[in-house]
Amino acid sequence: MINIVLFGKPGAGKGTQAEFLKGKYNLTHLSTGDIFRFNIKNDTDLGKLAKTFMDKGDLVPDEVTIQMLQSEVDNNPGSAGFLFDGFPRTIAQAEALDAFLAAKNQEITATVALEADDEILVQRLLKRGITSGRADDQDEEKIRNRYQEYNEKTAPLMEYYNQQGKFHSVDGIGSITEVNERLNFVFDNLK
Ligand SMILES: Nc1ncnc2c1ncn2[C@@H]1O[C@H](COP(=O)(O)OP(=O)(O)O)[C@@H](O)[C@H]1O
Repeated sequence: MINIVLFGKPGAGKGTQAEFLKGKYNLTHLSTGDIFRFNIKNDTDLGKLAKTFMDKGDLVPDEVTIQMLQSEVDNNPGSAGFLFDGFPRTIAQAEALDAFLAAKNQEITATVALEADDEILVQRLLKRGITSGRADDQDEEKIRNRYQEYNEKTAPLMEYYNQQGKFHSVDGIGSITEVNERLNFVFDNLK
């Protein structure tokens, strides 16, 4: 069983690459952003709460996010492994995930980051905003706030996983196929 954290800044291409990786490596793809958006669409209590944070480009509070993620994992008992996309995004989330997996005699196998420059990504997100309908992709100020959240709260996770000897990164700039080949290479060489 392998459990992978797909890591990267907003717009780095995690969702796009996850679509290829989940099939090739038989992983259950859990995207916290997608799960929140599903809840918003269905107007659930969780969706209403998450929306107040997401619309501003702020992170949803840890307590809410961790609980949601854990129930998604529990809802997939037959899974051959998970591909976590957009989670963890804080040290508290990473610690909760490690503890939660350890209680199931499992662990994170590796964290794989898609690297790209902020300026390229901001432009990508603004372009995505034209077609995606995502409120958080349409306003440059909200986008910049997401990068600030990333730099303050999420970037320290690189060191967290590095200390565990689990951090890998690939260049996220290039065609979808090129980036996919780089990721496959890392996945194929995991012990
Ligand atoms: N692990 C998380 N912790 C807190 N908030 C989250 C988490 N995952 C997603 N969110 C919320 O959902 C928003 C969209 O996330 P996501 O779909 O991963 O898009 P992106 O990577 O482009 O920002 C985030 O800006 C945040 O508000």
